[in-house]
Amino acid sequence: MENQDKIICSELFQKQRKVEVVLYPAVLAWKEIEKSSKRSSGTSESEHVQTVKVCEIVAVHKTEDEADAQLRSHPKRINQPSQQYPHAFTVSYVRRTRQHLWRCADVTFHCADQQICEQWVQVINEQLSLLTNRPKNLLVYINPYGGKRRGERIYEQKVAPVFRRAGIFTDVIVTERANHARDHLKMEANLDDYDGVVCVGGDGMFSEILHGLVTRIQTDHGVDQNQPDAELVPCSLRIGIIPAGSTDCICFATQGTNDPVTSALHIVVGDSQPMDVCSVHHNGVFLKYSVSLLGYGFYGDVLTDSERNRWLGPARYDLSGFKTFLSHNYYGGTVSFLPADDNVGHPRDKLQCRSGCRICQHKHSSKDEHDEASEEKEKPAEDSDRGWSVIHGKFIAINSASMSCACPRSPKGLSPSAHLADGTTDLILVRKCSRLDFFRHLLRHTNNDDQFDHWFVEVHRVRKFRFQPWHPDLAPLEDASEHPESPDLSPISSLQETYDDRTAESSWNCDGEILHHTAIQVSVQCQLIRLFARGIEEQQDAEVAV
Ligand SMILES: CCCCCCCCCCCCC/C=C/[C@@H](O)[C@H](CO)NC(=O)CCCCCCCCCCCCCCC
Ligand SMILES: Nc1ncnc2c1ncn2[C@@H]1O[C@H](COP(=O)(O)OP(=O)(O)OP(=O)(O)O)[C@@H](O)[C@H]1O
Ligand SMILES: [Ca+2]
Repeated sequence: MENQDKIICSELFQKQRKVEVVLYPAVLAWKEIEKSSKRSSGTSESEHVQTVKVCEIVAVHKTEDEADAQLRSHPKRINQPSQQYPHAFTVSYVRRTRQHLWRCADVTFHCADQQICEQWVQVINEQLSLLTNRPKNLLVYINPYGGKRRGERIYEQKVAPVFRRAGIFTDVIVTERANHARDHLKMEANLDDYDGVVCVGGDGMFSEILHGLVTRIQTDHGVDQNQPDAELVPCSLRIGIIPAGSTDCICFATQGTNDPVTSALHIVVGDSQPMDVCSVHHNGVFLKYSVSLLGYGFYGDVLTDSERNRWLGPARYDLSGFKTFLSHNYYGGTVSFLPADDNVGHPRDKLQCRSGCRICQHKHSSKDEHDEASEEKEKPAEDSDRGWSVIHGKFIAINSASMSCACPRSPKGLSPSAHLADGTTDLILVRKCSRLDFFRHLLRHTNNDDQFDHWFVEVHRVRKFRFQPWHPDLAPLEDASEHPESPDLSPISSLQETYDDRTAESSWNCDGEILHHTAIQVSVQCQLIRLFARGIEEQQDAEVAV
């Protein structure tokens, strides 16, 4: 074994082939140097170098007694290379397969000398111990009733083995009721014992973890969540999501796939993805946090209806989506919003948020916002509305997407160019239109066409917004801002007969939960939390230059 300038190099055996294995400061590389007689092609060295970044090594361990075991089962194979090289170590590492899927792969190297074998294990472990962003202790919450009720099985069969291999200690809590995880985090859990919290479930379960953690941190720091302008304290613990729900849009939009093993590996390598959180208030009283969709009208009605059919599992959303589509309700109200600065782009600029996103890396200082907020308070009432835009109208849907909300139903999401951590949310207003038009709009969530390219849809990137449903007595008689040539091509007009658009109210779908108030104020808290994720990777970088 050579050890010059921290580069370690040995000739070892892998699958009966002689390989040169090199450990650079951040990369493990190996290449075949002599082909076995069966596969001889006349060359003495293969050019194919395999590489693994050290930060993507899950673990290394001595492969105990492998040679002894082989000897016992195949005594005649005594002359095979693995018998000549009886000591071995196995490196487990992240291998990218298709479509953002990660798998844990193993490579075993054999050698003649026990000391060399042990040295290899030691030096790789030394390099791994320098990776301080890796979690060692995790608190895991499993919702046994999320999605298709497979949470416990998914964790035991697919996730726990990866954590064990990486030497991560876990405390596992299988929830016994709704809000069990939230309340435990809020009041009981000793957060100092952990480097992160893992959520096994869907978006609703994630919402529990989010509320438990954020509320706990604010309480510990004496921050009053009821103050809409309070500067919230970011959470130092990262959250990992093992998808086991119905939509799992937070997992999909931050990893590009809903796969438990991929999630487990992002946790093991200690990824960190900051994320915006919207705080929702009603008349100065805190209601909820949201990280994905705040939807009034269509998505509020879909959720309300789907709650009655929970037993159907994930299919409940399709049934309720279909029913809500047929009802074709629209709702009057006033939306006011504070547009975002120009440096965060526009919802239609087609610049998608990807791993290492430049727009999200730009420091959107919460301090500036705070100072601005306190200045705002001192200004006269009419001045505090400066910069705000106001829109009155009848809407089929009002959606605020703080991230793309990509999910298997809509792989590009509700707002394909929304950013995970830019301090803004994309406010999508879908005005009253015909069923056929709304159908076209929905359909575009599933293909490459621009779902915002309709006369009845507008989209704004905003830092704050408010919604006020029309009070029956105060509702304007005509909606002046509506498109002048907007024929309602609705073929099912009888369904509308009992529907009074001047009194009707929908409800807000807040990350899959119903809000009990319709008049709300929403403010984006830039990068309030961090996930064990890295955003969607642009391309699969299988090979690393060394
Ligand atoms: C023609 C096909 C059009 C398909 C259009 C699909 C658009 C789907 C957009 C999905 C956006 C999900 C946003 C994520 C929200 C989560 O925080 C939340 C909690 O998990 N999930 C839902 O509220 C669950 C929301 C689930 C919504 C499902 C809506 C299904 C609509 C079906 C309309 C059928 C029309 C058929 C007409 C013949
Ligand atoms: N032990 C439990 N019993 C009943 N409900 C629970 C339990 N643990 C958690 N819950 C609640 O179950 C609800 C749904 O869970 P989850 O989000 O995991 O699945 P889902 O609704 O199928 O998926 P999605 O939110 O992705 O659509 C959550 O709101 C959560 O509060
Ligand atoms: Ca955002």
